[in-house]
Amino acid sequence: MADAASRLNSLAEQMLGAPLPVRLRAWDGSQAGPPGAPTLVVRNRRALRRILFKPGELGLARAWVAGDLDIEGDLYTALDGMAALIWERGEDGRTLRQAVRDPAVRAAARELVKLAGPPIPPAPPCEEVRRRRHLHTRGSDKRAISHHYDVGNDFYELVLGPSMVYSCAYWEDGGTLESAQRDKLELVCAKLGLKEGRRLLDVGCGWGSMALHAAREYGVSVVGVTLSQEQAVYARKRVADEGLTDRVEIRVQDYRDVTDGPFDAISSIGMAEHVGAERYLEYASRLYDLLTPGGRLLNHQIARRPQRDESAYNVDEFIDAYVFPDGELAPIGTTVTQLERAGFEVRDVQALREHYARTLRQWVANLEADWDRAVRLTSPGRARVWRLYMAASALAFERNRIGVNQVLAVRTPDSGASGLPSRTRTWQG
Ligand SMILES: C[S@@+](CC[C@H](N)C(=O)[O-])C[C@H]1O[C@@H](n2cnc3c(N)ncnc32)[C@H](O)[C@@H]1O
Repeated sequence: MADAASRLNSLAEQMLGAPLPVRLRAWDGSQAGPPGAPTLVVRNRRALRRILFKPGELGLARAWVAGDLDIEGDLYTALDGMAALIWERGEDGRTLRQAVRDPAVRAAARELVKLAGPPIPPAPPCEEVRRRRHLHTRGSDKRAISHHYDVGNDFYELVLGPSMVYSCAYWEDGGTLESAQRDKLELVCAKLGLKEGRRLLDVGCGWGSMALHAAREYGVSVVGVTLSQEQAVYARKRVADEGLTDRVEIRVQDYRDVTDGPFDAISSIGMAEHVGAERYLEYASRLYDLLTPGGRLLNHQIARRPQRDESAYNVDEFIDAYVFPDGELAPIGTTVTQLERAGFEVRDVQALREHYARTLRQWVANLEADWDRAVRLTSPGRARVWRLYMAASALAFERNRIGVNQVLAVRTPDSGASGLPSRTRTWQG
């Protein structure tokens, strides 16, 4: 009789309607599949049950997080090959969900599960968030943010490096992650036309990098708001260390509770993904109201592609359960429309998709280079979640499934004088 890996390989081929692009290693050490390809390791019966009976994204993610399923070799090649097979129809025209309902497939799957031995103890709990719908109240947003950001500043230092910027960098030719993050902050400051003595609000200030850069390099006064206590403590220390306490104030505050406008400029970098479709107009309107006439907003945000049938859009189950419990992506056209509806004049949209892919690959490399410490600083499950989500996101940017854009918008006064230069080479008004 064929060994476990060969049986699993032919069953997977039957389910997917195409050969597996990865090698397989089963719980008993047997191997099958293309030599030299990355190896999908199926460690036990629990992983097998998830693959065979509930092959959706969440089932696979649970097996991955618990360590029952692993990938050895190049993670990107493996994910890229498998994603295409899992989400697209096989050569026989069936989806994976249709294939697993096939009685012949189910019978073969049951045989294989018996072969994998008796049940093993349940996997350790792995910090999965369940909720019914995106509420985006102040309380639910704070809990969601805490789930993602309050996992230890040391862990984020290891992944993000000394810049502590958690958004897409701007890569000129060559350059390091550090210099690319600095160039991104510089690009934002230039677009906002910052000048000494002006007032900047940085919503979603993270660990304070933008606030520090703007205050240090442009002499502006900055208010930075975040929902994460750990981020605020860290950012305040950086501000004090640089002697900038007279110019930078970091608050643990929801952007909806900022009332001490007006500001000359607002930056929102990697924050609007947390706002949610239902609240987006409210978000845009609040920022509009906080700006002085002629004030500028730079909104830097991940976008998804629009669907032919928007009602069929599903949030990404894995990201939703493990990574960003309340994140919601919108197409760029929707964002621009909502900003316009709030009263803004949208002046410029810059797509930075490839820049985010490169940034994410660098974060994954940082994580992999110091893996054991990353596991110690968080937990094996969380380190595995971060590695998978960042690698899968890099691929999604590379394959143009998602994008990221900087939108420059102005609260143009009734006179129509936007204050922007007619040529945008310098961005200064
Ligand atoms: C991906 S991080 C980006 C941090 C920073 N802008 C950067 O580029 O490094 C998102 C930030 O948005 C903040 N955030 C999310 N929802 C918020 C809200 N409702 N009010 C204030 N900050 C919020 C989070 O606390 C976090 O600091």
